[in-house]
Amino acid sequence: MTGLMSDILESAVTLTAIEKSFGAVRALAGVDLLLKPGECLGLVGHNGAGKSTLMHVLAGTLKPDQGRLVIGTQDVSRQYSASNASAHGIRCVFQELSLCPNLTLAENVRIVHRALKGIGWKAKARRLIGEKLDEIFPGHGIDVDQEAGDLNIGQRQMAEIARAFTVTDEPLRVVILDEPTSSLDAVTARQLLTFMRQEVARGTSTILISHLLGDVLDYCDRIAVMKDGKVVAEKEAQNFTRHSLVAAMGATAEKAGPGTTARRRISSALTIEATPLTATQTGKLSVRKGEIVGLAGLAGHGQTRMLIQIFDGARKHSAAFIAGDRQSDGVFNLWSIGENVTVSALRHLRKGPLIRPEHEHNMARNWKQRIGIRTPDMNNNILTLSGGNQQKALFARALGSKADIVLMDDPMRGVDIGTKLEVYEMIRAEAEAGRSFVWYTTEIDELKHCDRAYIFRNGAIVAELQGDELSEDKVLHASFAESA
Ligand SMILES: Nc1ncnc2c1ncn2[C@@H]1O[C@H](COP(=O)(O)OP(=O)(O)OP(=O)(O)O)[C@@H](O)[C@H]1O
Repeated sequence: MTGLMSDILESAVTLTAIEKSFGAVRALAGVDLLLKPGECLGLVGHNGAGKSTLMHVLAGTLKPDQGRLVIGTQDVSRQYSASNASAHGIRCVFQELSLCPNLTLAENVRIVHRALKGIGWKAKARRLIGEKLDEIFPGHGIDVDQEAGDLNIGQRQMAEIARAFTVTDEPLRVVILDEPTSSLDAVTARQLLTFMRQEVARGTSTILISHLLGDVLDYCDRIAVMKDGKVVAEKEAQNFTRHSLVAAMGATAEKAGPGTTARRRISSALTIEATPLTATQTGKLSVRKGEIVGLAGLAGHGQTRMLIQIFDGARKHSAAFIAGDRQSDGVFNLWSIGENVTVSALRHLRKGPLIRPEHEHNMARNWKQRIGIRTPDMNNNILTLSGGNQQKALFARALGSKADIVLMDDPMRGVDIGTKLEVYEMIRAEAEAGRSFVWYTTEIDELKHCDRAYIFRNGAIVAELQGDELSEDKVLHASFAESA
């Protein structure tokens, strides 16, 4: 028996020599990847490395230009589609969430389970999603009769994950989780990862794509690293370290080292003072000129509302907003990458009443280089970018504006480790130059880049922690405290 044959017999899925190009962009340049039954495979790589494209091929939503796809022992390369994938038990939760906003969660479940029909389908669908949410995310507080569009991004992510694990008549063989924890707080993320291990122990294979390398190292059995459309390293998770993973991804080790936590001198001038409008017993938020202030606590406890309140109350053009929920609040889908970057700076790019196109192009080109947006042409539509690269464009838009206050709503969703570290440095430099930042993050680790942080619970500010107190323990402790 050949090596390839024995691999196929032992695997849940085998992808061989997969190629895919989008015009001039070679997204997949001959990828070989094997997934075993009952294993969790970590898939990591820089923004634009090709991870999501490869997963779309496996999910049947993209047809590769070349290559072979075998599920179990069946070669499905010739005829494969999203419904074939589903019949083979392949499910996916992509970064750009796909629930229909005007349908309830139960109705969204019906879309993927055609077996739910006849009288009583709705009650079955409600039960199916409700029980799965309870199993994965105990205490989730999501009403399955709510329309998906009324949920916040973290709740939508939870619902979409739960839906991927529901079973009716089709088997459950492989679940692809593309950045599944990007909008979840630390507690909810841990619930998911723990459930994922239980599911793997029951024989389901999972693929976990994440830029949180600690999670990949701790929760995956094997890790494959992609770089520029290829798998460049693949081995048991225990044989990688954080350092060797980062090196395989192509980021330099120094770049990926811990961020600087040195304290800075901050002016005493107040830029913002605000009290959450919806809470009665609450602390007050203040931000000084040049200060980086974090908002933390469990997801959905009023942090985004606070940012919007500050934005609404700010003087025109004095505040810029970076949305984490880029699909709903961030990117202009019909516009080019360049237009998405320059839109907030247009009034500074004009001469008289007219915008000077060469200034606009220069600004877009500068930011492409500065923040490393991976595209052959900034005139391409924004949706041609990978998820992390779209997020970089939103950073460029806010940092390229002249706003004194930058409000960031969990802005690092899907951004790779090398870029994150560069952006942290940019934020720090801008703060030193006098800009103020208010930064909601679901990644507790990220708070170390803040001078102070406010902890939110039930819409109120329940604690304020100084830079040297911003440890996971203290933040979680304060997140569960009842009042200040
Ligand atoms: N529909 C498309 N049209 C044009 N180019 C595309 C399209 N989809 C993906 N690409 C390009 O293919 C490359 C790989 O993108 P992909 O989304 O697979 O990367 P990724 O590794 O998932 O990145 P991220 O970590 O940012 O999610 C990128 O250069 C991206 O711009």
